[in-house]
Amino acid sequence: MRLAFEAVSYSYVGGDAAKKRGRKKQRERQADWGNAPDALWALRDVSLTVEPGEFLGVAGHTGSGKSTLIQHMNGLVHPTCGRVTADGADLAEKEVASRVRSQVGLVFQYPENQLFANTVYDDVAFGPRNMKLDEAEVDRRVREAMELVGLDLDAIGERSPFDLSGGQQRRVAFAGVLAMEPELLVLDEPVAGLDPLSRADFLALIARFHARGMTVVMVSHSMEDLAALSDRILVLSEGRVFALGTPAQVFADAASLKAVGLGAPAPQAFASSLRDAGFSLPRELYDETSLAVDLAAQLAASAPNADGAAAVAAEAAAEAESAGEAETASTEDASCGAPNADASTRAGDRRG
Ligand SMILES: Nc1ncnc2c1ncn2[C@@H]1O[C@H](COP(=O)(O)OP(=O)(O)OP(=O)(O)O)[C@@H](O)[C@H]1O
Repeated sequence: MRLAFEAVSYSYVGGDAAKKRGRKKQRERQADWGNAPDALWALRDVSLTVEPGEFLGVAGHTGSGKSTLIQHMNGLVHPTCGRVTADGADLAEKEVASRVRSQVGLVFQYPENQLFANTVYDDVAFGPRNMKLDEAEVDRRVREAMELVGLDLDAIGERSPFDLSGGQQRRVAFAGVLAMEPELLVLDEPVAGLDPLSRADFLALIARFHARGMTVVMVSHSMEDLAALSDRILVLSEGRVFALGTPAQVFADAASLKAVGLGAPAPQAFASSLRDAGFSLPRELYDETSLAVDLAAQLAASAPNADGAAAVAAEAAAEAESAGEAETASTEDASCGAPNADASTRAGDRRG
C-alpha cells in the first residue's frame, strides 16, 4: 500500500467540526481558517509518500506533530485541509478508512496500557474477531502473532495479561496488532520506557518485521535507532516537514537539526568533529563500529602523529557527547493555503 499525504494541515481547534460540515463546506471554511485567532496548527502543509516496503523514521522535537501525523495514517483523524490517500483512495471516505484501518497497524505509545481482556489469548484475538474472521483463522493468527513476538502461547495464553512483566505486556499488545496482519505497521515510540535489554530485543523484532517485507513507520526520539533502522527519515518541526531523506542526508546537516531541537547520532557528531579536525573520513553515515574502524585506519596511516591525532579524537568525542538539544521557539501560523513557504525543506532535496 502506498500512503500519500497531500498538503495536509490539521488543527485540533475545529478539526472535528470541519469533518462534520462535510468536504464542500470544509473547503469554504478553509478560506477563513487563516483568520481564526485560535487556529493553531498541529500539522502544516505536509506532503510525503510512505512507499511500500520502506522503513520511514519520524523525528521531531516534542510537540512537532509526530503523533498527529501518524494518527492520519489509518483515518483516526482526518486532515483539516488537504488529503491522505491509500493507493489513491481518500481516507476521508468512510469505506476507504474502514478498509485501511485493518491494513494499518497503529501501535500507540505504551500500548500495554490498552490491554483489557481477561486472558492473553482473548486480547490478541480481539482484532481478528472484530474483523469477523472465523475462529480457526482467529486461532491461526493468534498463534502466529505470539510466535512472532517471541511469546509462548501455551504457557501464557490463559493467563491475565496484567500478571505479566512490562516487556511481556508490550509484546502481547504488539501481537494484538500483528494478528490483524497489517501491511503497514505504525509505531509511536515503541521502545519508550523499556530497559536496555528489552529495548534492543524490541528493535531487533521491529527490524525483523521490516525484513519480512512489512512497511514500517516509526516515531522515535532516538536518532541512533532511527539511523540504524530507517531507509528514510522525516523530520518535523512545528508541524512542518523540515527534512526528508536518507539518514546520511538528514544527519549531514547537524547544525540545522540542532536549530530544531534535535541532535545527530553520536557517531555522526563525532565523525563531523573529526572531519573538522582534519581527519579524512569517507563514509556518509557511521555507526560506532564503522567509525572506530575508519578512525583506527587513519591513525595507523599517520603513525608519527598518532599521539596528537588521538588527543584530537578524544576532544572531539567529548564534544560530541556533550552536544545538547537546542530549544526551539514556537510560532503560530494560522494560514491554511500557504503555511510554510520558507521552512519546509531546508537541507537540499529532502522532500518526498
Ligand atoms: N488533543 C489535543 N488537543 C489540542 N492540541 C493538541 C492535542 N494533541 C496534540 N495537540 C497539540 O498539537 C501539537 C502537535 O502535538 P503532537 O502530540 O502531534 O506532537 P508530538 O511531536 O507527537 O509530541 P511528543 O513528542 O511530545 O509526543 C502540539 O502543539 C500539541 O500541543
